[in-house]
Amino acid sequence: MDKKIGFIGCGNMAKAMIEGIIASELVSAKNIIVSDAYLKGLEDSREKYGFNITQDNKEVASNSDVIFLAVKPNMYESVIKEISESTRNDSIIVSIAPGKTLAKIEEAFGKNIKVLRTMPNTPALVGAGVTAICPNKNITKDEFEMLKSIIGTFSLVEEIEEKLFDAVVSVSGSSPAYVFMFIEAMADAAVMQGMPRDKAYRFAAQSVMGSAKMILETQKHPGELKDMVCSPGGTTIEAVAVLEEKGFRTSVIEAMRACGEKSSRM
Ligand SMILES: NC(=O)C1=CN([C@@H]2O[C@H](COP(=O)(O)OP(=O)(O)OC[C@H]3O[C@@H](n4cnc5c(N)ncnc54)[C@H](O)[C@@H]3O)[C@@H](O)[C@H]2O)C=CC1
Ligand SMILES: O=C(O)[C@@H]1CCC=N1
Repeated sequence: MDKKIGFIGCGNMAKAMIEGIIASELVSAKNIIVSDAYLKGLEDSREKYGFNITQDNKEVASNSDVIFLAVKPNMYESVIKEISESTRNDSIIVSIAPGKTLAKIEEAFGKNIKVLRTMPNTPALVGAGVTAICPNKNITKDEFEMLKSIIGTFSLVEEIEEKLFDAVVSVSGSSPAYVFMFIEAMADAAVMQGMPRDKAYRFAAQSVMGSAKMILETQKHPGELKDMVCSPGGTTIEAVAVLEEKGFRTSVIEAMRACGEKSSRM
């Protein structure tokens, strides 16, 4: 594809997405331009990925067909103000921030603009992310397909209604953090039982990945898959009983409700 892709902000999420885009060869590094306030990090990333860099966000805006806003949510307003005039009417803004609705972004630009609201996650770094997307009314069918192909280089792409975005933040945008905590806790427990740390991470992570794959590939209910592991009078049901007693499910549900509520306030 000969589209020019721009990223404003070159942090964790931008690098995860760029990695997938470049690896897929859908867009070459020479057609990607990235800006960041922190020069050393930007130069290190150019070294690694070979894309163009600038410290001028307006340069990214005026030279890109698709512009990813990859700064923290609290920077959105000031960055949009900064680039609004330099952004062409036919360019597409891709938002990746929680809480920033299509209406808020359109209003911040103060002009008729094409916007795609998305919520990606960091597993994009290994090509295994999932990204929710929702276009505003100015994006054409062809543009929507083009955007899906770009985002598809680093993740599954799921179109959803905008009102579900806070739920998406809690179930996929933020959820890798809780999964990492779960893996870390399982590894700690294995270490406590004598297993070397590196092996413990491998066993825990592979088990989480395999279990996730079983859900996606068998499409069986998670409860049925759990029951397949729990032998009568066996070891697993002992662990399950302790998790229930300690409020494992309630903790997850309450954590995700806090996450979604925070997203709605941002
Ligand atoms: N990290 C994650 O797991 C996910 C993050 N997001 C969203 O992605 C966005 C970026 O998050 P991260 O990559 O995690 O943050 P980050 O802090 O790693 O990256 C932000 C980058 O923006 C740069 N920056 C700050 N002010 C700037 C300015 N005025 N102009 C240009 N660059 C500037 C910073 O130097 C930094 O490199 C946020 O809106 C976040 O909510 C969305 C989904 C997942
Ligand atoms: O913690 C955050 O605000 C961002 C949004 C989703 C994941 N990280």
